[in-house]
Order: sequence, then C-alpha cells, then structure tokens
Amino acid sequence: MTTTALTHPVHVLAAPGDRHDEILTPAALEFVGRLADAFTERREDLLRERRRQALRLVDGAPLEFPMVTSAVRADPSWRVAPPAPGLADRRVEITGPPDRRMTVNALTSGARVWMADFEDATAPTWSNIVGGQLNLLDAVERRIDFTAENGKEYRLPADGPLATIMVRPRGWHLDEEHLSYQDRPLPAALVDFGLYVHHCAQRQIDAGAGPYFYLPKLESRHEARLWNEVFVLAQDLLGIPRGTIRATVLIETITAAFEMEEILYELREHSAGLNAGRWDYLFSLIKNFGHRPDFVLPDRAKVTMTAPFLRAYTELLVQSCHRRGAHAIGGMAAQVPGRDPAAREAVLATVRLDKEREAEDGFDGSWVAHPGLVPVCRAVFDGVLGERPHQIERSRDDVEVTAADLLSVRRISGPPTPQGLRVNVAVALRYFAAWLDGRGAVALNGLMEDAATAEIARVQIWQWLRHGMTDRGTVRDLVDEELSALGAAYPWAPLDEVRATFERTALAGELIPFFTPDAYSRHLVRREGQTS
Ligand SMILES: CC(=O)SCCNC(=O)CCNC(=O)[C@H](O)C(C)(C)COP(=O)(O)OP(=O)(O)OC[C@H]1O[C@@H](n2cnc3c(N)ncnc32)[C@H](O)[C@@H]1OP(=O)(O)O
Ligand SMILES: O=CC(=O)O
Ligand SMILES: [Mg+2]
Repeated sequence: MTTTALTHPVHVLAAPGDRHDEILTPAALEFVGRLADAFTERREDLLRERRRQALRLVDGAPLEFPMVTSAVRADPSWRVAPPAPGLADRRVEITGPPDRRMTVNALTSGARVWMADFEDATAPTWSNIVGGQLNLLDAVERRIDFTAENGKEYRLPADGPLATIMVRPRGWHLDEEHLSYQDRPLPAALVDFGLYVHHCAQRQIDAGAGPYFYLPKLESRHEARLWNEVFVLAQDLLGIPRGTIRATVLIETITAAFEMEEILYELREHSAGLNAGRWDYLFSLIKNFGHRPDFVLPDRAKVTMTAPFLRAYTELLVQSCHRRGAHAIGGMAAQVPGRDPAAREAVLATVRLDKEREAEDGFDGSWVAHPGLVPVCRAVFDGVLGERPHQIERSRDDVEVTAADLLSVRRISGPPTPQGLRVNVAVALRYFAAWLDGRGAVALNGLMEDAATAEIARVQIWQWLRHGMTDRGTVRDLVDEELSALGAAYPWAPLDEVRATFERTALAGELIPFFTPDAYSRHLVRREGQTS
C-alpha cells in the first residue's frame, strides 16, 4: 500500500503495475483526493435520490416534465457555449475501449471524434483503468505504439489530423475499490475524470482541442449540476479557463429524457450537446417500468429505433439541442461488419438506414462501433451536411413530444418468443464471462455487445419472468445449456461466477439497478487481487 504525503491522501490498494507510477503520481492522487473530498457526499445524496425516484415510479407516480423548471424550458434567451475547437464537425464519432490497439485504430479511423470509453465498453479491472489512462496519455503525446502478436505494428502518423478525443468516465453508480480516500472507495467517475484531466488537460489545450468528455447514465439535472461543479473545481485547481472543459451528456435514462433542456442548462458553459444513448435508454425504461404489464417489451430484435416511443425520444433530443445551439449526436447501431462479404453488405445497408434516419431527423453526427462503419456514416452525413459542420440551425419546431409519447411502449409490445429468450440468456451469460475476463465489449452473432446491451438482456428476462411470460424452470434449463456450450467453447470461462451473476441480476425477485457494481465488488476486484 502506498500513501501520498499530501493534504488529501489517497491510498492505492493494488500492487504496482507496469508504468502505473506514471499515472498514479502523488500529484494526480492528490488531485483526485480533492475532487473526492469536495463531491463524494453529494454523489451519495444523488444516488439516494435515484433510489427514491425508482420507488416513486414503482408506487405509480407519474413521470412528467418537471413543473419546477418550466421557466428554464420556456425562456428562449439562453444557449450553450459555441462549439469548442475540434468539436464543430462531429459527423462521425467512433467509440471503443482505450486499449492500445483500439486507441491507434480509432484515432486513425477517419472519424472526427473518438469516444474513449471507461463505461459501457470497458470491464473496470484495475489494469484496464490505469492502462487506459496510460494509453490516453501516450496518445495525447502522440507517442503511442503497439506490436501485436502477429507482428502488426501500430503507431500514429507523426503529423496530420486525428480524431478529437472525448473520454467517457464511469457513471456515478460505480466505485473504484483500488483507491480509497478516508477509508472509502473513490467514486469511479471522479477517478477516471480526475486522472485524465490531471495528466492530459494542459497537453490537450496546447495541442488545440480538449479536454472533452462524454457523461454517461445521468438520471437528472441535479447530476448534471454536480458534473458542472466538478468541472469548475477541476479547472480552478488546474489553472485553466472556465469553459475549457466540454461534455456531451448521454440521454440514456428515461428520467433524463424528461429533463433534456435542463441538463443542457446546468452545463451550459461546459456543454457539448447531447447524445441519444439508445441501449441504456431501453434498459432504463425496462428497469423503471418493468413491474408494469403495459411496459413489457418483445424480443430485443423487434424493438427498433422506428418504434414510436423511441422516435419521440430522438426527435425531442434534436429539438432540445438545436433550440439551445447544441449538437445532437445519434446513437449506436449495434451491427458490426464481420468478415463474410455478403453479411458485411447487409450490415452496411442496415447501418446506412439507421444513419439516414438520424441525419434526416436533424442529428449533427452519429456513433459507430467499428472502423469499418466510418465510411457509411460519413457518406450519409456528408449527403445531408455537405460543407456545413453541423445542422444546429435546423430548429425542429414541428416536433411536439408529450410525456405520453415518451412512454407509449404498449404500441409495440408483444410476447417474447422462445428464440428471443434464448438469445437474451446467451448474450447475458457470454457477456458476463467476457466482462469477468476483462473485456467490456465483444462481438456476438454479428452484434456489438457491451454493458448496456447485456443489461437489456438480463432485465428483459427478469421482466418476462415477473409477468409470467416464461418460467424459472425454462430459464434455468437454458442457462444450463448455454453454460455448458460456453464452457466447451471457452474453457477459461469462470462459469460459477457467471452463473452467480446471472442468478442475482436476472432471477432475483428484486431487480438490482445495475449488474456492474455487484459483479465488480464480488468478483472482478477479487480476481485481480486487491491489496490492503
Ligand atoms: C451501447 C454503447 O455504449 S455503444 C459504445 C460502447 N461500445 C463500444 O464502444 C464498442 C466498440 N466496438 C468494439 O469494441 C469492437 O468493435 C468489438 C469488440 C465489438 C469487435 O471488435 P473485434 O472483434 O476486434 O472486431 P474485428 O475483428 O472486426 O476488428 C477489425 C479491426 O478493427 C479494430 N476495431 C474494431 N472495433 C474498433 C473500435 N471500436 N475502435 C477502434 N478499432 C476497432 C480491431 O481492433 C481490429 O483491428 P486490427 O485489424 O488492427 O486487428
Ligand atoms: O452508451 C450508449 C448506449 O446506447 O447505452
Ligand atoms: Mg450507455
């Protein structure tokens, strides 16, 4: 155990790893300790408020656009800050975990932005977290390189444009158990944000763009306000001008969808718009309304972005952003290209349709999960934007979205099929196995699966059980079959831990809010060997 000798001592509860000392410097730990000192209590309060809000919904309270902030929505005079350097043109954004290979591939993919992800696409092992920070530092210094086992060399070109980096720290719900302050684990969000900004902010300012962030899984404007205060303190501590940090908030919870303009307002000098995080949004909807029979969703494959309640959400997002001078960024089509040429064409056609709808609806750019999808997304947005960097000027005054529209799920509901159930069981189990092995994003049957899509799989199973659309015996039989197939294909898979995670998160009577904190503290931290 090492301890900094500074005023906000943070303890590192892990053995030193290769080059970890470059990230876990006394000054960086002191910086993160200051953030923890200032904001841990507020974060706890907000997590308690999340639980209270969830209970209110279970008790049947209606979800409405808040009355108390109607003046913010009605006031036409305020706008967010104009786009920061490197963030005006965001027609294609690639996402992925900041591992070494993907960092180089993403930065050179031709996308305008790379969202370096510590949340949905990263299993938060200590080596992934510190390694990810190292990779970002090396990337910002343009010295990152990597040699693959097959001898392929990865490095950045000496000059020329690269994607602008936006870092997505973990959400407010997660702890980082390898760092403690005053005998408590640090909020993981502050660790990821703090380490990055401490090491890279000035370097990025010198290079002309950054530091920028994506903020995941916010549930209310109050959580956006907390982030804004984190930014203000961080900028003051670093001695950089207010408004240098920018952040795009993912609207990926049902409660945040009712506060889009308020979230832009809270962050306005630091805002870089909103993103439609469609997978977590679906997860959030099922999680919050899973107890209601009128919210039962059919097989995941049947819930597409053309469903009326999802269209209401994306249209409202574009309208809210453009009204306030902010970028609206589209979501992730889950298909990944694969190697078979015919399948590849089908994937490209599906992704093209998805991006066309977004570009025509007014989005200013969108996400892809794979470099092979950059050209199709770019072509679609080129077609709509031409030489313009964005289409923020396109106000969507024609859009009228009510609370009922956002919640009109029953219009696509229908019973799950046996195949849909099997797919969800297989995805959840296979994803848990990969995650416990340190991989937060995987391709399964041609689809990108990450923490958000795995959450959908397990809460759908929970929901279908709850409403008698399947039974425990059937699910347990499928689990046995899928686990034995998993064990045969991947002898390393920790089957007992995978089964336990599934049992606790999909089969328990009470639905736990996220699978990640539970699986992290019960399994992931132990597998890595935390020291004390
Ligand atoms: C719901 C949400 O939150 S979406 C956002 C979070 N999720 C993500 O970001 C997932 C991002 N995507 C990925 O992680 C990957 O595409 C996966 C895991 C799904 C598939 O990856 P792979 O199995 O490596 O795919 P594949 O073999 O086709 O990759 C081909 C090449 O593209 C690279 N590549 C694939 N995806 C990415 C990416 N997102 N960023 C950078 N490079 C990538 C691979 O590293 C590989 O490089 P190489 O040829 O130099 O070896
Ligand atoms: O983070 C994105 C999502 O769709 O979830
Ligand atoms: Mg998400």
